[in-house]
Amino acid sequence: MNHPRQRGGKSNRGRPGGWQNTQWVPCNKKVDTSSTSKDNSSSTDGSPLYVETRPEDAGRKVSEDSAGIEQLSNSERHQHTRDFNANSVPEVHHDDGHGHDRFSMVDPSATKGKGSCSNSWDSLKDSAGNERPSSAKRHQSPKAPSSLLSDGSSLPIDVSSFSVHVSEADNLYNTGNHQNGPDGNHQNGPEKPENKIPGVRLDICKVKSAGAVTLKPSVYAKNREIRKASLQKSSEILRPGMVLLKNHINHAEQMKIIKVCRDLGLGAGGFYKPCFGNGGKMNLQMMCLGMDWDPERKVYDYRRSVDDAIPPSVPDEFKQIVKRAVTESHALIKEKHKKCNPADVIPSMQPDICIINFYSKTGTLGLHQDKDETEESLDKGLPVVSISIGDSAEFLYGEHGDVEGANKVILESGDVLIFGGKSRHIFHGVKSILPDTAPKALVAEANLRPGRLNLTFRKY
Ligand SMILES: O=C(O)CCC(=O)C(=O)O
Ligand SMILES: [Fe+2]
Repeated sequence: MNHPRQRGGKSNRGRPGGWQNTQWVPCNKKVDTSSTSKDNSSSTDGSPLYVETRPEDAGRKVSEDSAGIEQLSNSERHQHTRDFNANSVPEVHHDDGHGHDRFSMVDPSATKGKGSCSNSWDSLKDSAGNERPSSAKRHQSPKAPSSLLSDGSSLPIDVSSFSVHVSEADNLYNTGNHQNGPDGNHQNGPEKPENKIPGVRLDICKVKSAGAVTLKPSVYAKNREIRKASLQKSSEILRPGMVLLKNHINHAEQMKIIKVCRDLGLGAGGFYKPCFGNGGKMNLQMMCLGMDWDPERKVYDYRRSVDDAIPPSVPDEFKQIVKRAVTESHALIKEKHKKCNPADVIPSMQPDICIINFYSKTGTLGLHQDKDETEESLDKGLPVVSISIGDSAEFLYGEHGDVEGANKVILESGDVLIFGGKSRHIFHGVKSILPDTAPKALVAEANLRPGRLNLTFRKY
């Protein structure tokens, strides 16, 4: 890979159409923030889903609809396994062994030797029986832009105290000279006008239009809802290395997270609809912090290949929330398994990357594994910490990539799911978004669009 987050670039590339019953949504391989093929120009409530931030086009509405922004037949995330049609037998495709692919099969050896705590659960099984590829095969160092990351640690955009500093220049245009070739590969060459990305980003909050009357919950109802959520705080060990913290993020924190994600999502490196190398679109909008995860190449990089934007850094406040969540998971593990060292079950982790997904009401994400972080991170079982905000999701997880055999849990607004250690390579995905399930107070106060915001923090 040419970058940090290698998602096993070989596993799917060159195999479009290789999966049966797969229909691909054509994708032009450029940042697709608009889904302009649809002629609906607003969401069901009439507000534009995207804001046009390119100065000369200010105010232009960009079309989208509930199916449109998340339209996908079978994304690459789905193609390995995973068809959420319960009547069909899901296909399971093995990685070629070199893959570091979030969507490839369980790599059982990754879970070996983790932790000293024995317990009654089964660890992930060696379903594929493959040897893990050597580090050299799996990783090449990403090239950080030297001007910005001279010491390899500082990140280009400082987001502190939840105030977001998005570059004034807001590089809505592709300023680099990367171009996508017809096969989706990147080619160097002079910038061409058609390579410029549209200055359009998904706004996860609805823009209030003048004169619009919206029904808001009373202060009393709002406070009651917030209080109820705080009283419903609980935690559960779902399997070894996998902990669910219910209602862990309070209303005020969720508001802040929405604000930060909204602001970042509208700026350079903001939300876009990703495509895979084979032309399939993912059924969500995505942006990355710290480093970019490129679904086409299945790798992490310091720049986004679609538009050369530099991902904003992970805000410190987000890191603090992650730290607190891991600490709470340790307390829970200690309480349930007194003889365990909790850090053996879920190692502590300081995140330096984050993938932010926004699912519309029809958004989904096929079963996959997160396997594109460094070998060191994966081998240590450093956890993925996932925060859910907005509408609830039917979240599937299991040892194997089959939907029928997967477990289901509902992730609600404010929940934090942690999977590391023996569960680091768990298959997981979002089966559906449950409409109108977001807390009323949150929707009213943030003007949050219908759908679900998800942040997954990792250590690269
Ligand atoms: O939305 C979620 O809950 C899961 C997201 C995820 O698995 C990913 O981005 O890799
Ligand atoms: Fe994932």
